Amino acid sequence: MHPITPSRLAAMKDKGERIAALTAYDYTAAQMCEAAGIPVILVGDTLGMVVRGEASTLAVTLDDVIYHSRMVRRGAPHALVIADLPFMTYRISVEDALRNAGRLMQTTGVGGVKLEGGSEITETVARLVQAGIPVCGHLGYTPQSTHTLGGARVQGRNLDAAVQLIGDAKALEAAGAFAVVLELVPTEIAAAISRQLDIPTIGIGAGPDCDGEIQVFHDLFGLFTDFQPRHTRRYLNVAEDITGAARQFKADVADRRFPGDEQSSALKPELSARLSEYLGQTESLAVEG
Ligand SMILES: Nc1nc(=O)c2c([nH]1)NC[C@@H]1CN(c3ccc(C(=O)N[C@@H](CCC(=O)O)C(=O)O)cc3)CN21
Ligand SMILES: CC(C)C(=O)C(=O)O
Repeated sequence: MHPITPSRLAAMKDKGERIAALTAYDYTAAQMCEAAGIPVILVGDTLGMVVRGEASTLAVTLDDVIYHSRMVRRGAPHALVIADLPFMTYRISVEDALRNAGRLMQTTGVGGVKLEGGSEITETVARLVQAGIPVCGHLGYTPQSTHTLGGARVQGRNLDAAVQLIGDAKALEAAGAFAVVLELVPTEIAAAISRQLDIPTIGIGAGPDCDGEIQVFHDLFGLFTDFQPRHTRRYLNVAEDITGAARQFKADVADRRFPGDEQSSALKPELSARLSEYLGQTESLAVEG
């Protein structure tokens, strides 16, 4: 059972099969995604925010993504696992991007990398693809540029910006990208891009007309509760459930309901009696001594 490939995603788009993608940052989360049949898993640099509690994705390093990608690949041997190239690991030079993406592919077993940006990085995208590294693009709100974009806001809200987005998407496709994430993009623009490209678009806050949809695992299942992006939907409230269960555990420990006999191992009655006798002697000696 070989893993899902980028060409498989293209075939899904051709057949009109929508692509559900989730982020995952560790082995058990990856296992759950795989068991659910999620075909695409992203080791996103959002791990800086939802796993570590940082204010942005910028502090995540290549070594961090490698560390998490290995866990995710182990938990999801069949999905197409894509890993984010972190902030500044592909912008200094094409050579630096090749070296970094090459190390990521070589040390983790992921099936591709994701880069944020449009026409300004298409040379890099083309060179990565030529080197055998499948590349997913990422347009619209690109969190690694949060400081220049002025925070998480919808992009492409005037005609120039809309035309630029469509041009960037086409340029990424021409450079050999196998898919493109559209984040915080108005529905009509995402729909036009999805129609005009042969490669699949994966939306997040980009309306219902993309070829697929990606969501952050911790948002979808109510694990991350610092803020709730408008583009997400809570399918579960896991943080609430776990907090309640932890409170119950604390009370059980306090009131001696945990651990019980099932979580413990006792001696055979005969040995137990002999031990009691021995302890009775040594403990009375200790008291007398
Ligand atoms: N947990 C998480 N989910 C994401 O989807 C995500 C991240 N983090 N970090 C990187 C970017 C940032 N993104 C965001 C962040 C916030 C909104 C958003 O809708 N914010 C609300 C305000 C939320 C609040 O402060 O309560 C808004 O209405 O603008 C959207 C996209 C998308 N990405
Ligand atoms: C929000 C998704 C698309 C992402 O880029 C990430 O998780 O880092």
